[in-house]
Formats: sequence, C-alpha cells, structure tokens
Amino acid sequence: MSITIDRINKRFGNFTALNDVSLEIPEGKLTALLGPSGSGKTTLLRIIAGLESSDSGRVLFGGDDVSNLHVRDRNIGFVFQHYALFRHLTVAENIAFGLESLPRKERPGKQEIRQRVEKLLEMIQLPQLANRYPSQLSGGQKQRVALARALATQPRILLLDEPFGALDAKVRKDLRRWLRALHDEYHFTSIFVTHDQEEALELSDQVVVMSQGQVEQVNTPTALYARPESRFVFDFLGHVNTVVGLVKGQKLVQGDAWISLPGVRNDQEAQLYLRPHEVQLARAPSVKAKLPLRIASISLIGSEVRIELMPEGWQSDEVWEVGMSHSEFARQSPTRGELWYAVPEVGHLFLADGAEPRTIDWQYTEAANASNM
Ligand SMILES: Nc1ncnc2c1ncn2[C@@H]1O[C@H](COP(=O)(O)OP(=O)(O)OP(=O)(O)O)[C@@H](O)[C@H]1O
Repeated sequence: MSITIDRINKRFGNFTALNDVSLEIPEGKLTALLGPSGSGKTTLLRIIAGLESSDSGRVLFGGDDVSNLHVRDRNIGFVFQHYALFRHLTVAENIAFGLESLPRKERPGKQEIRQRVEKLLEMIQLPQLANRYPSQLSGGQKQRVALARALATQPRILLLDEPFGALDAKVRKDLRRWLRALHDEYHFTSIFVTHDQEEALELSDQVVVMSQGQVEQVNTPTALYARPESRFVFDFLGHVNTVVGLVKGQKLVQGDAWISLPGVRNDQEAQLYLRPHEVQLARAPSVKAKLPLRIASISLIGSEVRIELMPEGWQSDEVWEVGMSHSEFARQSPTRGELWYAVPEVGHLFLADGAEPRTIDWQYTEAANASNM
C-alpha cells in the first residue's frame, strides 16, 4: 500500500513542526525518516498513523484519502522505542492481543488465532519463548515480540518510531539485519523514524532527510550519500572535511593551502567538502593540491584505519579525517605527529550563490589532461 503525503502543515502554538511536507512512500519498501531531534519526524509519523491531526494537507493510502479516518480504521501496525508489552501476558498472549480485541465479526476463531501466533513466533525466531513473560526477555527479544504483535492483525502499513533506540549497539545491529531480512520476505510498506544516519543508510530502500519541519532530500541511500543536494544533508550524513577559501587563478586558496579548481570563476568565495574516503594521503604536495596536515591520531579499529589530522598553515572548522586500508597503512606507515598532504580525488564544491554543489573529480580531470597532451 503506497502512502502519499500531500502538503501537510502542522503547528503547535506558534511553532511550525511541519511546513508544507509532500512525500511519496512507495509500496512494499522500507522508508527511513532521518533528521536531527525536533525536525518533525515523529509528528509526521503520528499524522500518517492518525494519532495526530494536521492543520492542512492530506494523507492518502493507495490513492484513497484517509485524512479523516480514525487510527483504528487505518489498519496500521506500530512499534515504538519503548516496548509497550503487557507485563501480565505471556509472549504468545501479547502477540494474540490485537486479534483477541477485534470486534466479534472480524475476530478469527480460537484455532486460527493460535496458528497465526505460532507462525508469527516462527517469523521472529522465538517459538521457544511463547510462554515466557516480558520480564524474562532481553531488550532485543522484547522488540521482536512487539513487532510480531504489530503484524498480527496483518496491517497494510508498519510504522516504527526509533524501534531500536533503547538497545545497545550490538543488539541494534543484529535487529537491523533481521528486520531487513524480514522485510525482504514479507514486503510490508514500512516507515521508520531514526536520527542515526548509519541505521537509515543500512536499513532502508529510501531515505527522507528532514530538517526544521521540511523535507531536505529524498533518495536511495547510495544516491543520497553520493549526491547530497544541500550542505545540511552533507553535514548530516557522515564526516566531511572542508576547505573554505577564495577562488584565485583556478585554485581554491586559503593560507598556505590550495586546490586546483579548473573552470571555476575567479574572485568568489567557495567551500569544498570532501568525504574521508575521497582523500588520499601523500608525503609531498601533488600537482592538484597542497593541503598540509599533521597527524593527530590514528585508530586501527574496524575494517579500515581512521587517521585524524589538523591543518598546518591554514584552518578548517573540523578535524580532518582520512580512511586508509590496513594494507595501505602497513605500506605507508604514517605516524602521529608527522606532516602529510591530502590528495583529493573527488570533492563537492559549494559556491556563494547557494546553488546545488558541483562535484569535482580530479582523477577524471587529470586523465583528461593527460590524453589531451
Ligand atoms: N504536542 C506537542 N506540543 C507542542 N510541541 C510539540 C508537540 N509535539 C511535538 N512538538 C514539537 O515539534 C517539534 C517536532 O517534534 P518531533 O517529535 O516531530 O521531532 P522529531 O524529529 O521526531 O524529534 P526526536 O528525534 O527528538 O524525536 C519539536 O520541536 C517538538 O518540541
């Protein structure tokens, strides 16, 4: 069941929580609402659910206007951060609760309820825990039961508000993988709220980035990461290294640092954003850049080595971060305190006019220059 959000506005007193939000949520996909605290994610989810009303605008399910439909009649499953399982009911009874509470006409027979609960217990891979009480479950297990309970009435839409927010990092990761696999098998239309960019990028088919009650950008995780359309999205999705300076003689210049910017008009201010994996390190400046940086720290944890550096003879708002493979690290053996030079491969240039960023690929311009020689 696809969902259309059509020009939704919502104010709380003088405060605008949602400002003219329009959005398409595709059927059978997992969509993440991603944004900082207070950006309006939960308010939008609650309006979709019918738990909150909007001041104007419409919500459509599969093309039908449901704006005036009561939450009870929207056929939606919910999972919230704090598992609201009934303490005095067993796991199986918790899952059956929604079915048992249906009006007599719609309620399945006892036998069918038992079969559905068994199937859901298998789906959440916890059939052995059917007779336990919530207090006898781990946080991750409780969230799985909450999900089974939400799915028991076979909703058309599943809404999840920070479903893994209260769990520790390892359990969160396991549950994300598990939810993704479950989704791939059952294809319900799901929307989940998160402020964790890693979670949104890893789990979803489509990411909606929100800021101050507005939609900043909507795209697949890969496209969003590769082509952010605004500084906000850039800053929000992972670390960025920045160079702010003036364009002079086809170069972005600041203090002792410069980077070649072929084809960019001179005498204007510009900001260059570079992701940690779009930068290499060398012991000397290259023909395309001179960006001296001193190594402040080296972290060997994880699949790549993360090197933090401080600009030398120029300034940057943030510490620079460069990722290096372990084999490259062993070959180059950089050491804390040494002076190195950043060699940009791909960068994203914001000019003072505020337009969308321009992607600059120095590897490509180098190759083009070499073939023109
Ligand atoms: N019932 C309410 N009355 C007044 N203000 C509210 C109400 N509900 C939400 N707000 C405000 O609207 C803004 C958006 O809140 P919302 O919960 O949608 O943000 P969010 O992006 O989900 O944030 P978080 O990640 O912190 O949950 C916040 O500034 C919040 O204080």
